[in-house]
Amino acid sequence: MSEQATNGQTSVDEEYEHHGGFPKFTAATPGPNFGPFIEAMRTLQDLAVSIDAPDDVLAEARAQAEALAALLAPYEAKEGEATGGRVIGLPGRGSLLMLPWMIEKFDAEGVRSRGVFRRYHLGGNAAAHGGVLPLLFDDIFGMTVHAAGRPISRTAYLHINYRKVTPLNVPLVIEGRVDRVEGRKAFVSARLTDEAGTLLADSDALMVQLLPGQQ
Ligand SMILES: CCCCCCCC/C=C\CCCCCCCC(=O)SCCNC(=O)CCNC(=O)[C@H](O)C(C)(C)COP(=O)(O)OP(=O)(O)OC[C@H]1O[C@@H](n2cnc3c(N)ncnc32)[C@H](O)[C@@H]1OP(=O)(O)O
Repeated sequence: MSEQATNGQTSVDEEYEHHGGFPKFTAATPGPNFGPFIEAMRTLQDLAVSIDAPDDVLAEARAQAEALAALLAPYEAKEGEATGGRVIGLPGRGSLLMLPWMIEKFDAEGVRSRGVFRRYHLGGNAAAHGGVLPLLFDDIFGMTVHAAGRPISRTAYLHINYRKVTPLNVPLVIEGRVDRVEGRKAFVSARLTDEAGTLLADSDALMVQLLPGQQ
């Protein structure tokens, strides 16, 4: 986290400490099995939404899933301490909730990320579910204000234009930036394109810096 002063009085670290108990996020460096474990979990998610399996296979899958949950349950950690979401070098920063995309650029000028929507993200007729795109945009906006050195902010609104059907399993690119700042308000925008530059969706959002005590 940057120590850079944001308004001449308060550092970003101080903002984190005083705003609603947000944990201070630092990068995690898990062992070599964490990335492959998350990828295996993503494959399971793809299969869980796409299989048509007989019940005896489901009984075995259920037993194995319950055994896996029992293995992992003792290691549950609180927000800011769990590994997922804090591994910059992994798709989706190692969080299963996030799209499995890789950050390519992360600075005050903006954030760029690249990846695919998978079977798990299917909406209808081979296209990504319309509800998954706001997750991608909201995450890029969170990273964009973070990379711009802004204090912890929350999304006040997020507007999306769905310009073209977003395909599964095709490499796509999203780029976000801060357009302008008015006090606590950062107006941000982002574009989702394919690798040829065809616009699939664009979004603009308002990220409001939290006041002391706000959650
Ligand atoms: C080193 C490795 C570590 C790895 C990590 C690296 C990357 C880290 C990345 C990320 C870090 C995590 C960051 C998380 C971020 C996630 C973002 C989200 O998804 S947040 C969840 C969804 N959003 C909510 O739940 C908000 C719910 N709403 C609220 O809490 C409030 O409404 C809030 C705070 C947004 C504003 O409320 P008020 O009471 O503080 O302030 P008021 O006066 O209402 O608004 C302030 C200004 O904004 C305008 N405003 C507010 N809402 C507006 C709206 N919907 N439309 C237009 N203007 C609005 C108002 O008109 C006002 O403007 P005027 O100052 O008068 O000019």
